Amino acid sequence: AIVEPATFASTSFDFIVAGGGTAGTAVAARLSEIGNWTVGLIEAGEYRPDDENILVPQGWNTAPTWGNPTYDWGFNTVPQPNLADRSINIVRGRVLGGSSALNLMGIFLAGATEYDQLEQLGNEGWNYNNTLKYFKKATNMSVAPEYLQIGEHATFNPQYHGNSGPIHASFSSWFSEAMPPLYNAMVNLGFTPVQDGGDGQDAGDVWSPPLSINQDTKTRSYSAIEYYGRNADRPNFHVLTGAQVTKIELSSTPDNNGNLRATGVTYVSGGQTYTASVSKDVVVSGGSIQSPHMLELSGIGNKTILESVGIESKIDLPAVGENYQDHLVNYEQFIVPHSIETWDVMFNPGVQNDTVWQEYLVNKTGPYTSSVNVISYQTASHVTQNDSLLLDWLAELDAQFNASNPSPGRRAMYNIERQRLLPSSQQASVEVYAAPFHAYANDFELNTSYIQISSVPSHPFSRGSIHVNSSDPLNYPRIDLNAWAFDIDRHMMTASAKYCRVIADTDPLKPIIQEYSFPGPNVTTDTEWEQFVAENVMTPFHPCCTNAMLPKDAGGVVDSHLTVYGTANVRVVDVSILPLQLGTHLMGTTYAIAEQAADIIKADYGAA
Ligand SMILES: Cc1cc2nc3c(=O)[nH]c(=O)nc-3n(C[C@H](O)[C@H](O)[C@H](O)COP(=O)(O)OP(=O)(O)OC[C@H]3O[C@@H](n4cnc5c(N)ncnc54)[C@H](O)[C@@H]3O)c2cc1C
Repeated sequence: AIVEPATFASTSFDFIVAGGGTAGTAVAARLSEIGNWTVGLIEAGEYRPDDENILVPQGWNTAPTWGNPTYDWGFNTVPQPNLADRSINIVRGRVLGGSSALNLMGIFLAGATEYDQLEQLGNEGWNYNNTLKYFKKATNMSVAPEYLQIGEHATFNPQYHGNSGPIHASFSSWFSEAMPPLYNAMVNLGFTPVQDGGDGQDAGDVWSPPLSINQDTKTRSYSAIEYYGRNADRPNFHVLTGAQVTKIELSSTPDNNGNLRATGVTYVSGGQTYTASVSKDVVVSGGSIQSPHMLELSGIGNKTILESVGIESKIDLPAVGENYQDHLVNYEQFIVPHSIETWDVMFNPGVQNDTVWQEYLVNKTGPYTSSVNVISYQTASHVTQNDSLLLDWLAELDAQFNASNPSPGRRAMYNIERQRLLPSSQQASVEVYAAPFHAYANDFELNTSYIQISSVPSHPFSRGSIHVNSSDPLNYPRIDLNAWAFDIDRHMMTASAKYCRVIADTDPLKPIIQEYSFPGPNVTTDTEWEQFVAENVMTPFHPCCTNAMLPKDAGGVVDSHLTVYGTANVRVVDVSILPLQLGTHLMGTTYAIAEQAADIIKADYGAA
């Protein structure tokens, strides 16, 4: 049940999970399956199970939640010199359920090799077979109505999806007529339409992805309602909302193994500070921005950085908050004939929006049931169409990388990422996805239909950092993406941006493109494209890797049981534990991590 802050503080917990997001709510719910374990979950935001702004898929008409402090932390990076000095906005869920409450709902895994590479980096048990097993445990995939299953649209192979997990998955119940021409243009460019893009294959396919949507209600299925809501009556599962964790309390002396023990968690609620005690583990699940921040506020991190802001260092672990990676996405916007209905109707106030909203309320059909429609992955060689240029870029990359004096751990990750770029590689280096609506609010005109084609270089080489900015725990950390520190990331972005224009110029899409809206037709040369991407790329909100799971001497923060080095019982469970960015959207993997973590913890305490 949801409890008051003082009641929570007076409870003796076996486990406290700090951060009730996508992973945190899931792992807490699984731990509470053990009836004699008392489990506490602390979330800064509120529980909003009936909130339409969260529940209604509504394309990407995400304005009600994004940028709204009721739902979104609203982080920004420090100005990025290579991105025209812009601060890049980072949307992050601040409600029970975290980012799963306001994301775009695509739910799938990356190619199988990406998960096997986690194991190759020294993380026993973290491979594709287990990730697929736990993804299936988390999900419950249902068949789309037959009228939606046109060709490979809205089809799947049950082998790769769960059928009884808590998170419902299915498909958009509405496709814009603008999407099939786009899909078929990509097929004409050499993409293979596949029954199920989540089949573990890597590059070369195009498909309509599953969404975390409940096909019966046409509403969002997400961590809070499925993992907490359904289990709210468990007497041993205590949830505190509206409370921000400010510190993990650590023993002052090490145990026999030289590790410090977490004894409790301090949090602030309603301006008051409380501490709750824990006998087994503290599980940190604040997401990739705030999990390293919580560790640093507790004295776990780079001693020099902590002391520079007046935080007492307890465990000198310089890898905390390093290795920060995120995708960058380039959006291109095109005008199509207004006779084609697109999500833009939802942005037209008055009759058009009222009509489609009524359609949703009464029939549960139309654009309000919809989210991302077309996703595809391609090799670097396909997107650049120029292998000798690719080899030049690789030579430049090697020189820059070697000059950066990399550690052996960093080099091991580099070698994995580098081989994806080779002309002979069959692995994905670029994602292209598309949606039927405008991409740039400033350029949007009423009563106009748009499509956007977006590209994402899937494995950035640059590494940023997220560190504590002050000893005040309520201050936001300093977030530096360090975008395009390696030129290859700029090259790949520019090449993939140019490739989106190639798609727009290919039949059968070409005849319905009425205008290159943004960028306009004046952007054609490499220099113009470089300037366009520097001035316009954003992130699709996939921050990761800031508490990497790796051997300690390879730059790890947690071991393969997700225990923070130097502690006996502090674990991290969220996407910050990935060492390498994945070529996918991260929600499916996040649920798999939470499910796998719960089984690891249960086994470690003999409760499996
Ligand atoms: C706008 C958006 C769109 C996206 N679209 C997709 C998509 O379509 N498909 C996909 O696969 N992925 C998508 N993603 C990515 C995916 O949602 C995230 O990678 C994933 O949900 C991250 O889960 P997490 O558990 O690591 O963090 P989160 O879900 O962000 O959870 C962290 C939680 O911790 C809480 N918290 C943090 N600090 C504290 C503290 N000190 N005290 C108490 N609570 C705290 C936060 O409020 C939050 O609830 C999107 C993300 C965003 C933001």
